[in-house]
Amino acid sequence: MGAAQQPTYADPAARERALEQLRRMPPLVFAGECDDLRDRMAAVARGEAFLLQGGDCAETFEGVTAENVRNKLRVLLSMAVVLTYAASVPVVKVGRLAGQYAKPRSRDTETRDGVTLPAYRGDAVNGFDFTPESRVHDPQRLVDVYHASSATLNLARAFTTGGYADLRQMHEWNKDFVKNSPVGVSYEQVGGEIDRALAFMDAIGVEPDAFRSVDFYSSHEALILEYEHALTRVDSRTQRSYDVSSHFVWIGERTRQLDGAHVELLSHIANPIGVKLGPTTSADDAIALYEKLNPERESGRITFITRFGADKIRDLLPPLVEKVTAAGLEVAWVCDPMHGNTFEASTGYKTREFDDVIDETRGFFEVHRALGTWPGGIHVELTGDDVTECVGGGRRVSAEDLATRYETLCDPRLNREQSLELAFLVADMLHQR
Ligand SMILES: O=C[C@H](O)[C@H](O)COP(=O)(O)O
Ligand SMILES: C=C(OP(=O)(O)O)C(=O)O
Repeated sequence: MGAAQQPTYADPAARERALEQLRRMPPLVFAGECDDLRDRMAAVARGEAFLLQGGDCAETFEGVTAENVRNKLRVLLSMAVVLTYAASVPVVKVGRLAGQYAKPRSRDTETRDGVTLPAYRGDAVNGFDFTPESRVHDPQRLVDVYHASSATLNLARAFTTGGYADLRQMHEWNKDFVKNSPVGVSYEQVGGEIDRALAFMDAIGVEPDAFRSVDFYSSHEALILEYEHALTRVDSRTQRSYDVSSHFVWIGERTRQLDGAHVELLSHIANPIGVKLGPTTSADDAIALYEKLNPERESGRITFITRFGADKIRDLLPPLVEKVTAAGLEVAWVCDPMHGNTFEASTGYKTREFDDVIDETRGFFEVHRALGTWPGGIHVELTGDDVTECVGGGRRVSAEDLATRYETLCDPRLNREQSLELAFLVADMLHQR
């Protein structure tokens, strides 16, 4: 089988020029960092840590601004603090960030008012504007992805190690909205308790620098094979190949065919990798994917990200987990409560119901509790801004409200408040274990 969901370029010479530029670029991440994350994912698989993976559905070149990157980090850091503190579990923080520019689509084309054009496939491939020029697949965009990812990652590294992520700053991160929102009040309470804990540690002489920075990793769907391949390098320390476009990459539900090109490419890299598993996945499929992608059975290498939908998870997840576990395969089980719960609202917007997101997450915890396995994490499409893309949540965003601030170019994301609500609910689920 060939490669699904790939761009088609009219000019092979332009494509080759872009790939040649990419092959000469320095790595965006270092192989040793990928190894560190693999070790952390091994801890997740063993039930000793929890993964928080989140960010935009589709990053955009226009979105590479200090404010936008900071807002996304802020919400992820806030969620991580809530999870760590309320559930007393180490949280591995991974952004859908610095590379999430390509989207698989259900259809190749889009029709508006009788005009049909190629579908938008993410800024890595074409433009969102509905014009023939914008929708052309342009290989030079792959080089733009590299630069946009580099700028984003640089800023993310600066924010997470340069003082912004200092635990003592956690009140600052959300001070603009805590007073007006119920989840903000809960957040301030956690902040107060952490302040007291920090003051106590200061008093007994614990090294305060430990709270100044956090470990943060990047991830995206490895969709465009030529891009990922051009950024795959042999590590001089170990002689193993790493995809140096990101610390963690995943294979999507639409491209996880066992004999497909995505599985083949990712079977040759040493990064920790994820595979999205939708409702049609059989346990045999999952086991075969594991064997192909991790024949050496390296710890921390494979994360299965299930995205069944709230109405299916309680039926479909148990046989999968049971058989994979019985086969002796160690994986990190992660719940994506977004992609199985998308529908069109009465107002025409593609949306998700917050209660469905919570229900799928709850189902995930229930199944793992019943089987005695570890619910290893969540994978969420979210933004640090106060958008109105998913209905429900504490402020009860309605179908009519969606028009107020609907900014995603592809799938609907949780806004800042909904994301924090999710974090509190998940912390509670973890705590109950
Ligand atoms: O994010 C996931 C997919 O790219 C998205 O759900 C596809 O959406 P479509 O069905 O509108 O093409
Ligand atoms: C396309 C995505 O998900 P899935 O492959 O699970 O549909 C995604 O996470 O952006």
